[in-house]
Amino acid sequence: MKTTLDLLKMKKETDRITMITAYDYPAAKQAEAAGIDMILVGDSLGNVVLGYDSTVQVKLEDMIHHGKAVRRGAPNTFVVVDMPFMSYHVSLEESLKNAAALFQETNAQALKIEGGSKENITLIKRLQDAGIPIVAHLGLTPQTFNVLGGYKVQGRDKETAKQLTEDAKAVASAGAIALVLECVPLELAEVITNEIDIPTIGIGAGVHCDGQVLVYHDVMQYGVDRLPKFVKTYADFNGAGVEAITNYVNDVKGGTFPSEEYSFLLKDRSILE
Ligand SMILES: Nc1nc(=O)c2c([nH]1)NC[C@@H]1CN(c3ccc(C(=O)N[C@@H](CCC(=O)O)C(=O)O)cc3)CN21
Ligand SMILES: CC(C)C(=O)C(=O)O
Ligand SMILES: [Mg+2]
Repeated sequence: MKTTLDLLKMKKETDRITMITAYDYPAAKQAEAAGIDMILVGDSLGNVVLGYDSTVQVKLEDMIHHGKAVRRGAPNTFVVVDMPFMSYHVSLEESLKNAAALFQETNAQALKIEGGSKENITLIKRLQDAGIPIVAHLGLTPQTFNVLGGYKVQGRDKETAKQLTEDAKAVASAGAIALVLECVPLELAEVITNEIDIPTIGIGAGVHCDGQVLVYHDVMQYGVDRLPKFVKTYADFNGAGVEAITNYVNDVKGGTFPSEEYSFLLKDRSILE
């Protein structure tokens, strides 16, 4: 399993960090078998697994439930779990309590929080002190899409680019172990990557980040129908799944499944007489 120190070393040596989301046991097993560096139990769980239209509906108990399944599937991979919407905004006490529950129950290596507010900086320090490593997440922060006005690229003008760079420095100084940069122009992501000592992990943030993360269901084309521009797909689970189920349905309707091969036969038929 990678450690926080390994991740820092990878940044220094430009050995790119690989991360994919997973929300359940089988996907976690696949990611570990593929030798991925890090798994993110993202709150995108809400969109891609639970069918919500945003991450805002995801609860702490959902993250715990799915985080535990991922841990069981990938016992030897660095696992990061998202703190869900409003689980770290009510008060410092409440945030610490929720972080402790999520970290202990899932046995993760780190938790992730969105945004670079003063409160988040304090929280990162407190959790780091307590022994909970934090991955920060800046740029497009989906939990605040209602405030941002949608899923838009962030840091396109001088002021927002400067703010983003300052926030990145602030979370790094506070002790964040890595920084996810989402939907940021690649030139800005490059500047930020060069200006901080912790690894940047990009999603829609270009090739100059120290690592990349994508959503499992986007990579696999699994259940999702509209993909953001930054997604490259590597499989077609939608097509494969529909084809497989169609063939199964046809076999059942046609009486060709289950054939004897898939059935249990009595050794002695006469017992039925
Ligand atoms: N399936 C999935 N993949 C994700 O990457 C993802 C989720 N769900 N849910 C939570 C957030 C939301 N994300 C999103 C969703 C949409 C865009 C999007 O449509 N972006 C536009 C860019 C618009 C602009 O130019 O400002 C695009 O065309 O890609 C981006 C990130 C990323 N996260
Ligand atoms: C898109 C990634 C970075 C994320 O936070 C998630 O999947 O929830
Ligand atoms: Mg997330």
